[in-house]
Amino acid sequence: MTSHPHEPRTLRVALLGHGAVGSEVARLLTRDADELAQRIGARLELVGVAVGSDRPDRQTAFDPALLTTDAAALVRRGDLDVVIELIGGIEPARSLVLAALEHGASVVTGNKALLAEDGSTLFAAAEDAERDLSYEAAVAGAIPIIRPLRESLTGDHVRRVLGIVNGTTNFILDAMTTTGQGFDEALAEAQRLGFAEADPTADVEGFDAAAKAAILASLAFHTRVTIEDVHREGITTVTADEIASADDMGCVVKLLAICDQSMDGGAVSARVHPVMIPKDHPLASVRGAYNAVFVESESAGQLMFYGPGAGGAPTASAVLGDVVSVARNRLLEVTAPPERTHARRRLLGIGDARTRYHIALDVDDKAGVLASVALAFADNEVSISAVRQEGHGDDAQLVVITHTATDAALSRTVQQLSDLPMVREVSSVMRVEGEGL
Ligand SMILES: NC(=O)C1=CN([C@@H]2O[C@H](COP(=O)(O)OP(=O)(O)OC[C@H]3O[C@@H](n4cnc5c(N)ncnc54)[C@H](OP(=O)(O)O)[C@@H]3O)[C@@H](O)[C@H]2O)C=CC1
Ligand SMILES: N[C@@H](CC=O)C(=O)O
Repeated sequence: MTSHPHEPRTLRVALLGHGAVGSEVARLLTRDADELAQRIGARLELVGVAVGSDRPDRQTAFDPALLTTDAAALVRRGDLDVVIELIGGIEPARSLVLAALEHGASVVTGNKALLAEDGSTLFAAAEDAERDLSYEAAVAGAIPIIRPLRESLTGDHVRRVLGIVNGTTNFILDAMTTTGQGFDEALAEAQRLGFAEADPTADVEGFDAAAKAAILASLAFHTRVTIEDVHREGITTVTADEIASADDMGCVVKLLAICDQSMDGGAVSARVHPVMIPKDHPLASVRGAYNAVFVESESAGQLMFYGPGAGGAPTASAVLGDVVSVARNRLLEVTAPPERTHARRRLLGIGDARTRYHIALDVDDKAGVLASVALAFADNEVSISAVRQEGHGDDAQLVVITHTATDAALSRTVQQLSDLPMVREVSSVMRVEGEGL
């Protein structure tokens, strides 16, 4: 810490990354310097901003002399109080965060990919260094969801966390549904608006949502879930025809993250894949790059968190909230309670253990299948990704794609479907191999 008894206190801040989020954080740190100083009780002095490339046309809200392409040297200065990591990805972000902690700074990051891959190492390093590592921006942009799970609900028993946690894919699916825009065009727009990751494959193939699911499941169930533990499918296989067919059946397609724990508090499951949702379900009305997360816990019951899930300004709000909080802790010379690696719980229905099934039905009326969609959606162990028609005329069949981790859940779904009055017969149940719907 850099303060002296008779001088106004100053905390030194370094920013790593000046992209969609970093540039907005820098702008707000500069514009709101006086107000932030009042709220914190110390001024935040931006002492360096690391970027990947020298760009002569870069617009900055601060003295451009603060720019550097040597992030490693910046985090090793030894006099930093707070480092804000907004580069993204695994390396060099991981080495920079570890070096910042080792050299005495608290860290604020929005890097879900890194936390979901190697959170244990980072949290252990923060605990060893007696510094904060805060990451509200890592899940669902502006929505406060990390702190509620980490603090407010920590005395309760969370059973399920479920929702839309990727703004880019929600933006794309929404545009394809409501305006008939093509996938590529909608993705380009999401990139232009600063929603997408540097490599948008992370968004559209579900890696970003899977990283967020791993973080949410770790916090909700007091265990350590990594991205490898999360069953993942993206939206690249969702076709315009499937969206139209979902629409015909009164549904929309959403990419959901679903994390749950068995009733005995043992097994944990986390998965990300497209799900058909009836239009009257609250998640169906989450539009554009908005996110929504439902939390179900034993005593609190159902909670819903909703708001902008991506973009420079909304994410900067979450980052600055963390900056104020860790800065206050620096002044008090305390840290938030450490996030230790908890005992690993049994993980259920993860990775290859969660399987997709293709259930073909001979039906009299497509609408009857809607009931099963609603039923399956309410079931903790099964969800329906798509219902589509295959074949034409007398040969036409309805095909339901479900995801399930257990044979019992699959049998239950098949039974539910065959019990529907409009279903003449369940003609086949096949396991689906490989990626895609
Ligand atoms: N965008 C969003 O809506 C959200 C993003 N996040 C997370 O926030 C983080 C930042 O995202 P975003 O701002 O969108 O990313 P961008 O790709 O827009 O910005 C990344 C920044 O990092 C800089 N950078 C790249 N490599 C290095 C390096 N080796 N050393 C120093 N700087 C480097 C880039 O430099 P240069 O400018 O030279 O290219 C750029 O300024 C990511 O972890 C992301 O997942 C979290 C929530 C929402
Ligand atoms: N690319 C991410 C950004 C926020 O986390 C998204 O689209 O949600």
